[in-house]
Amino acid sequence: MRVELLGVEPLTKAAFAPFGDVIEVEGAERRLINNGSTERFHDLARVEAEGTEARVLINIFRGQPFAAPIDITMMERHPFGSQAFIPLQGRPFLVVVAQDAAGKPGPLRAFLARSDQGVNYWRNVWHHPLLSLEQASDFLIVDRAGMEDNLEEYFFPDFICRIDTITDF
Ligand SMILES: NC(=O)N[C@@H](O)C(=O)O
Ligand code: NI
Repeated sequence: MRVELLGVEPLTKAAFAPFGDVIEVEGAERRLINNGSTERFHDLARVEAEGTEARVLINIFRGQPFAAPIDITMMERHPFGSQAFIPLQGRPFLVVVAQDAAGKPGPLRAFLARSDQGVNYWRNVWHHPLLSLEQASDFLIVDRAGMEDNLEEYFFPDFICRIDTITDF
């Protein structure tokens, strides 16, 4: 089995732009509401919910922690909806994504999401299932429900991508 090393980049809107939204206060449009008592950071992510009887779903995922070295052996995507992950306990997490290459994941990219960042994968964007770090962590998930099966998985046939180190940028 071939092992390809995968480096980890800091999560920024610009770097993540081909894959979805970075949910963070930094750089957001800020509106003062509620008679000035509340700041609204406006329109942070594009939520997509397509298909029959489609609706937006909110879940909480409690992810068990991963520690380096982390072997990425598969990727998945959701053809009918976006999927957002917002950390509820202020811990960083790993995000692994890829653009599509003729129906399979292209080259992988890994990002370290800070504790004050969430991500929203757009519909049909290849990503790895939740990769919590340090300890079991809860995430608010904004997902899609509907009649169609919304999960497509791809298991690498003859290689793995290994994340050897997760540096804190
Ligand atoms: N299967 C499921 O609901 N979770 C994955 O989609 C994931 O991205 O973690
Ligand atoms: Ni997913």
